[in-house]
Amino acid sequence: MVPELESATVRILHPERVTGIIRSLKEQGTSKLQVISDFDMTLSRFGCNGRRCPTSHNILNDSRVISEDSKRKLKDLLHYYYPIEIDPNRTLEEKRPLMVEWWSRVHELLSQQSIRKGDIAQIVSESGVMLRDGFKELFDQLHKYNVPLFIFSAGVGDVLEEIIRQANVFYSNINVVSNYMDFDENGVLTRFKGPLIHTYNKNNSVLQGTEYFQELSTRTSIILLGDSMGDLTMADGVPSVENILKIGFLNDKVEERRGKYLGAYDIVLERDETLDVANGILRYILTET
Ligand SMILES: Nc1ccn([C@@H]2O[C@H](COP(=O)(O)O)[C@@H](O)[C@H]2O)c(=O)n1
Ligand SMILES: [Mg+2]
Repeated sequence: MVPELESATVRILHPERVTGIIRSLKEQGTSKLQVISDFDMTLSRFGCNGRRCPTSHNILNDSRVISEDSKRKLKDLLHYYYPIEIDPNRTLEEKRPLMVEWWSRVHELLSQQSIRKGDIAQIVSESGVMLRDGFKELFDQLHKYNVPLFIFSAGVGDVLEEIIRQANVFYSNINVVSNYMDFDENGVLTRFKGPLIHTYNKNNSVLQGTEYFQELSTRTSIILLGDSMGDLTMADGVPSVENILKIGFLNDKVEERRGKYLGAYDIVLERDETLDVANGILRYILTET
């Protein structure tokens, strides 16, 4: 049905269940389908030529517009909070206030750096960020068949939009909910707009009042793509979900986190820098047979 599911990077706990969901997604048809995806480390790559690829936050933090002192502070925050974010032995309840603390401190520091709206395109083009292999096919297929792609990210919206724009795939079927910058009348960053989105509140609580709710509520077949346990709730705002296929990228601390990911995601992709599996499933669902 989907040859890409035979790849060595793919792990599935309940193969029959997965086959059943994919069949149902095809039966329900294109008009019922939407893709809900995380951005950083899901649509973007985790590894870039043997190093970590930057997240949308890292792109700003490491850029020439940030002072050396602030760069050091931002790195210290990353080294303190990132291990907490991915720790499989801490509960989400424990992690949430710490994530709010991390995001708030970073946004505060960034807001003191006089970042200009007009600098973002160059900051992105100099960053070395890469979308996953196969991104063009994914974005093109969804656009061609009018399937909405909802990107729900705890990263920086202005930066991730620019990444997609520079990759020439920012099509009209894409909606983004993320942390957006607020610029003053001279185009200088003053603060981040609310509500603050972090890894573990990607759910209804931050979607209330967005156009997304209205627009996509009739799309009851969902393919969800994420790389964090926090991404599993991204579809909670869709009423009466009929079929949902959850695909999780397990990028880091693979052995430690495998058990939790296999229990939560229908398909787990281990150290897989491609969108081949998602593309294979979409090809099967979208093409007439
Ligand atoms: N200061 C920060 C805060 C978070 N991150 C990473 O960003 C990712 C969140 O964005 P999603 O598109 O994945 O929702 C997540 O991987 C955090 O580790 C960061 O790099 N710097
Ligand atoms: Mg992510």
